[in-house]
Amino acid sequence: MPLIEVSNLRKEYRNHVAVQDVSFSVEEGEIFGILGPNGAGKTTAVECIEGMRKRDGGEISVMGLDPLKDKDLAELRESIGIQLQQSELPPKMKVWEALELYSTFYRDPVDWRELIKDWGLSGKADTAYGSLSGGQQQRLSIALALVGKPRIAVFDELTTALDPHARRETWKLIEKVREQDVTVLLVTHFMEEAERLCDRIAIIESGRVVALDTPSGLVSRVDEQQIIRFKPSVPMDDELLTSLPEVSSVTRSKSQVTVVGKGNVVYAVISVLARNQIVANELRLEQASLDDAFVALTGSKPAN
Ligand SMILES: Nc1ncnc2c1ncn2[C@@H]1O[C@H](COP(=O)(O)OP(=O)(O)OP(=O)(O)O)[C@@H](O)[C@H]1O
Repeated sequence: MPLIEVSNLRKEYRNHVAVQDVSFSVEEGEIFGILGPNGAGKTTAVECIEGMRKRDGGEISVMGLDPLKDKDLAELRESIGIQLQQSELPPKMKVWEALELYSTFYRDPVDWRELIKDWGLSGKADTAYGSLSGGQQQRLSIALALVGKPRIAVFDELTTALDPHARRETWKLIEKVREQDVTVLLVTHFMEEAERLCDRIAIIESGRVVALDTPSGLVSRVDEQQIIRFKPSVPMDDELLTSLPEVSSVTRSKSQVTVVGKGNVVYAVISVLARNQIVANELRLEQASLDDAFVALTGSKPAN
């Protein structure tokens, strides 16, 4: 039986529908990703699952509990570890004080001294939250989410504010959370993060699930597409390429042209360039990636 089951979830704010119709299930032990453009309804959906917001329609079951029922919600709060949002802690609060405070929220908390060791904060117990680096704050945030020995951890944009190095370090920590038999629900903007960490991903757009699959399953939906990148030796009119039936899109970034197409698109593009005496410098052919799947499925550009 799935650990989390969401069917036809709907949530409105005043007269704005944030989540139209979202359904997915999460199996025990998975890292399940929720990916989507800004404002797609990702945070609203997970907040309904956590019981932080009341849904307006559909069904949610988390370990058989319904977050709309007060009695179930109390039990649910013991079993879900929620990462703290940035600036939720007073900047002067020390690391050990935060962990001790969080321990009081749970019936059977883990010994926070262990968490300090496990999450590489041993030398920082007496340091104020506001004096920690971004990466250390994230480690504390994960440690706090684990104080109550949860079966499920929810991380919402955990790495958004981090530089690429700290982001990669945090990925290792998320994998370590899963190794401790905690099921992870991960909301992210980052393709690379989703591809690297998630067993399955739901792509949400405008409050609906537009695709749900493994990362490679999502890529395979678009991999009949071919991507050609090059720098034309002389100024070139895009119309030359967009008029080809094999070409589905032509985009530019500085001097580089990116052509996406199907079938014999490589031959068609090279032939038309040759006929017009244009040399394709720095020519590269690429396989479709999760980024391409995201663009094809949502029509939006992913975050970098
Ligand atoms: N408390 C609120 N009151 C009114 N509208 C809200 C509220 N919270 C979110 N919204 C709106 O609901 C929609 C979905 O927001 P949500 O934060 O769930 O999206 P998201 O996919 O998590 O976005 P992001 O990636 O930017 O965090 C957005 O249009 C947002 O402006």
